[in-house]
Amino acid sequence: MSLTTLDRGSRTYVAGHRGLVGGAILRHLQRLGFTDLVTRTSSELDLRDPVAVEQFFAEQRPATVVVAAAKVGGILANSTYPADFLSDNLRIQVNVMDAAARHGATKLLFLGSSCIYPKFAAQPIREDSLLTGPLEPTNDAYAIAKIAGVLQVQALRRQYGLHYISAMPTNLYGPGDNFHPTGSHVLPGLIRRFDEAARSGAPSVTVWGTGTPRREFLHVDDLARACVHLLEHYDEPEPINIGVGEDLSIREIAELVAEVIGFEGVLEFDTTKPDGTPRKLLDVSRIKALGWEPQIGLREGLTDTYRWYREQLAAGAIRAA
Ligand SMILES: NC(=O)C1=CN([C@@H]2O[C@H](COP(=O)(O)OP(=O)(O)OC[C@H]3O[C@@H](n4cnc5c(N)ncnc54)[C@H](OP(=O)(O)O)[C@@H]3O)[C@@H](O)[C@H]2O)C=CC1
Ligand SMILES: C[C@H]1O[C@H](OP(=O)(O)OP(=O)(O)OC[C@H]2O[C@@H](n3cnc4c(=O)[nH]c(N)nc43)[C@H](O)[C@@H]2O)[C@@H](O)[C@@H](O)C1=O
Repeated sequence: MSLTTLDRGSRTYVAGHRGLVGGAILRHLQRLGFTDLVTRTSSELDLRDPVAVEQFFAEQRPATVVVAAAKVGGILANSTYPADFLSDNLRIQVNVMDAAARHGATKLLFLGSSCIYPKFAAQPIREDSLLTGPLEPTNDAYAIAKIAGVLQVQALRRQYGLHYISAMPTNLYGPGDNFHPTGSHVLPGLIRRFDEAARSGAPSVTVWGTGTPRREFLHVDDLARACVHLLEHYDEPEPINIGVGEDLSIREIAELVAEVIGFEGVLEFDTTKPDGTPRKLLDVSRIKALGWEPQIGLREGLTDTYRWYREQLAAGAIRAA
């Protein structure tokens, strides 16, 4: 099982360090004692620009790269802007991974998403169900870009013998998330809406869709530990799933958010909004066999995320992009 421990002094580039995932990975690397961490915001370095990316890698030459920069959004953003989700993500991935390979990065982790698997994949979803059936239409453009990223990792390994890997996390949440009212994922969207309703005394909150789809949620700090664990213990071409192995319905998750926030009104379901894929519970037996386990329970993680949200709101620093 044991591979190489990452050298805490080697240069490590976290692409997307201001985002939910990149931020958590950066915090975890800092906690572990990494001393040469490199970051750039998108305004300092637009990863869609191949010339700028080439120059950055030629100058910085990171030994390890984490690709957590991407155009990301919830079900509505994905279905409204498929051209942007396809094009931006393809360009970011190709630029970063090709430049990393050209300039001596020996390790790289590419982050995909559980939406790469077929809409009706057998549950829990095993890694080998990739490309065995049609995709969910609300996020097919994003999924195709991510599938291309998985193939790029495999091709770079095959052609150049590089130790590059890809991981497919389930739906994530936690401090640092995007709380945009319509562009975000379900948990930050509901936290925002239930909080506003609880504070204004509104009698009801609207939840998108029918409430019947099922989703699995992983706290981003658990994800960050998984990512470093994989960089140190996993070196295979196949993508590897990261999740908790349990899911719940959107109605159940909405009820839990209401409880954590203290909202006592009624839930209404807006069935004009898309449900998306009916279920995407990941099979996480492979990562568990490598010695990683999630540690943060959903209620505890939501309570902690809500506390963080209120602090950010009070400081006028909530991210809703
Ligand atoms: N959130 C989730 O539920 C899940 C996320 N993932 C994957 O994790 C990864 C990160 O997602 P997440 O952290 O949620 O996303 P966020 O939107 O929170 O963060 C994405 C980051 O990418 C950076 N970025 C976007 N476009 C560019 C660009 N053109 N040039 C440079 N940087 C750019 C942004 O940088 P800046 O802030 O500087 O603008 C931003 O901080 C993605 O690959 C996603 O597919 C996988 C499964 C679930
Ligand atoms: C991570 C993943 O994220 C996306 O896929 P998704 O899992 O469908 O994500 P979602 O979090 O947006 O929705 C989950 C479910 O929840 C329901 N829902 C209820 N109320 C709200 C709500 O207020 N906001 C949102 N966004 N959804 C809501 C919603 O109708 C749906 O049934 C893709 O980007 C995909 O590409 C991807 O990788």
